[in-house]
Amino acid sequence: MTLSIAYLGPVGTYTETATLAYTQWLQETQGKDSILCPYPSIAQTLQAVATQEADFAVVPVENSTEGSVTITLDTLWQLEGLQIQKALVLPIHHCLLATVSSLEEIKTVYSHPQALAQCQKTLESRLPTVQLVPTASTAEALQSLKTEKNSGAIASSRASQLYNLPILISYLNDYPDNCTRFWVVGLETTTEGKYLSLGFSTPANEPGALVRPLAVFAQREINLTRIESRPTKRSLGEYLFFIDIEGSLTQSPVQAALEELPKYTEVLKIFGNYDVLSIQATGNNK
Ligand SMILES: O=C(O)C(=O)C[C@]1(C(=O)O)C=C[C@@H](O)C=C1
Repeated sequence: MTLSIAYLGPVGTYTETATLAYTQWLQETQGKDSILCPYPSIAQTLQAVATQEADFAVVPVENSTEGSVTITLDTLWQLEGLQIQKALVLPIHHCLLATVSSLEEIKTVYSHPQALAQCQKTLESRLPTVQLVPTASTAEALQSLKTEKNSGAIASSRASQLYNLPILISYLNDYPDNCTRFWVVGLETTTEGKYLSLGFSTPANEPGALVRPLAVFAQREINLTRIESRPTKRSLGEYLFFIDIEGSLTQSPVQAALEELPKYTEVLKIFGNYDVLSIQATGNNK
């Protein structure tokens, strides 16, 4: 059976690079074939899995420079039954693609808001007067860039090859170790792996409301690797908390912590137990 994998398209996005690495891993370790299915938004890729239109979705979660990809967290919370199967870490190396020959000719730069933010300082110093235009992905504007005068786009060197667009600046990110973590999401419950992700709301906005659920892990020496808050969208000042811990559902301290946690949470969602696959930055992966 060929697996279908939803990702943020069109071809040439960083998510596609991460997805290709995952399909290669699936082929090498499990002998499974897969096809890639591009979607216009992150929310739609996750919905495709929830409605069983696709077997898996690959979605960006967090960038080392810019932090969380909030639409991923919000959609994961809203949809039922989604489970993280694996995390992928991809080095992100942005380039400025343009058909013009000098920086002075560029008036507009297109890219995904995450990419624009990851290059903010460099853009301010090298292209201080350009208009920055957000797009749905780093590859969205590339087809029209060929005919549009005075424009550039921030995308990968792989995208430059795919769309046959010259690279005007080959290194644009503000920080050299810029990388993005992606999650592979499916419907199968995952109970093994080095990391466990979960989300919860608290029953009341009162002293200790967050400390109590966190103490459940601290008391058992379970390490927390990340915490993120998002608005519940019900009222101002009310939050959901997303946490990642180091631990597997097969370990008894983790099982005991998860048994105790509902005492201190309102809604609790376990998003899955998974390992991390680090993707090497090769010429094509950049
Ligand atoms: O637009 C793309 O190329 C994407 O794959 C999305 C995305 C993101 O949302 O974080 C992925 C990796 C980079 O951080 C920049 C953009």
